[in-house]
Amino acid sequence: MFQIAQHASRHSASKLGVSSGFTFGGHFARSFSSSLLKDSYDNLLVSKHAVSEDSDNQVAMMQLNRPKALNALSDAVLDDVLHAAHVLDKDPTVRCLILTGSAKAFAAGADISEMKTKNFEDAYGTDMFGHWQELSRLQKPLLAAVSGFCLGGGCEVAMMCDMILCSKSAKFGQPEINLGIIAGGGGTQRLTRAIGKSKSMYMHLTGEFISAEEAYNSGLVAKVFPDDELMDETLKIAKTIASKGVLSVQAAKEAVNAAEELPLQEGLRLERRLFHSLFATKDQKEGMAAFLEKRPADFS
Ligand SMILES: C/C=C/C(=O)SCCNC(=O)CCNC(=O)[C@H](O)C(C)(C)COP(=O)(O)OP(=O)(O)OC[C@H]1O[C@@H](n2cnc3c(N)ncnc32)[C@H](O)[C@@H]1OP(=O)(O)O
Repeated sequence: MFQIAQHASRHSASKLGVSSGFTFGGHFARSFSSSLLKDSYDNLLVSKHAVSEDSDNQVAMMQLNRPKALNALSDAVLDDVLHAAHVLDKDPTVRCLILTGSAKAFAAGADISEMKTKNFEDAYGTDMFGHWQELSRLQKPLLAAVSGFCLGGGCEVAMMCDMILCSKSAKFGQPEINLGIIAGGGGTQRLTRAIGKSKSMYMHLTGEFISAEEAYNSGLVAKVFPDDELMDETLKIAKTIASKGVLSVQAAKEAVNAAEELPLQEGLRLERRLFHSLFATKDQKEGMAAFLEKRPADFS
């Protein structure tokens, strides 16, 4: 299931260099636009998958690859994820991104060995983990494919994605309370919006995990698949999204994500303005013509 390289298209063979001079140490508003994918990352496997035989459009897959520590999210892991995500988000051939882990763990949280010796000055003074939020600000859709443990910062990173798909073995939790801390990557806010106050409070205060089934019933995940089907099904969903109009996908993502932040009237206004703006696109003409001519749409 997790032999992702097997799915890789002809595109993944192209080796791309990385521009020099970049460091990724934890600050907002860095420019990644001129950067290219690295040939390889220490903690991440990146592959690209053609949407169809006759299309140049691709889905990009990022697989966390720190198996000895159950993909614990060290600074180096996050630097790799954010670097690759920013580059892929700017790549015009990439239409949808997937973030996944291993069969045993999506990610078991922030790296406890790195945090252990930090003091208040280190944490507050550097706005520790503030830069993780960049993952929630990509323009293209980002799907989390979760198997096994999805805990603490792992659960928070999954919730930064636009939707979570998981296998039956997935376990979600915010166990930071067991370490004498609380969630710091968005868990108290995003989990509460996703599953409601009472269940979120239960998870944050007891540190107990919930199963894939509970996560699905609570609205945290969009779909649950048998373990050996998760990656194929996730790719199918990503390819479906990748075959839609790029601007309408971007607008839908922006509008839905705004629902978590805006008061209703402002959200409705934003949705309407985005809806209006799509009437300036070729894809609106093509989509409606294709419907009326009873043929599949060919989005640009
Ligand atoms: C803002 C965000 C804050 C946070 O995220 S705080 C962290 C929240 N997460 C947690 O508290 C979960 C910590 N991990 C665990 O509780 C357990 O692991 C599991 C239940 C996930 C799995 O248990 P088992 O199957 O028995 O595996 P194992 O032997 O505990 O782990 C294998 C190796 O992985 C390392 N590891 C696991 N999670 C982390 C982590 N979060 N940070 C650093 N290392 C981790 C272990 O230490 C060990 O390593 P070795 O083989 O060298 O002993």
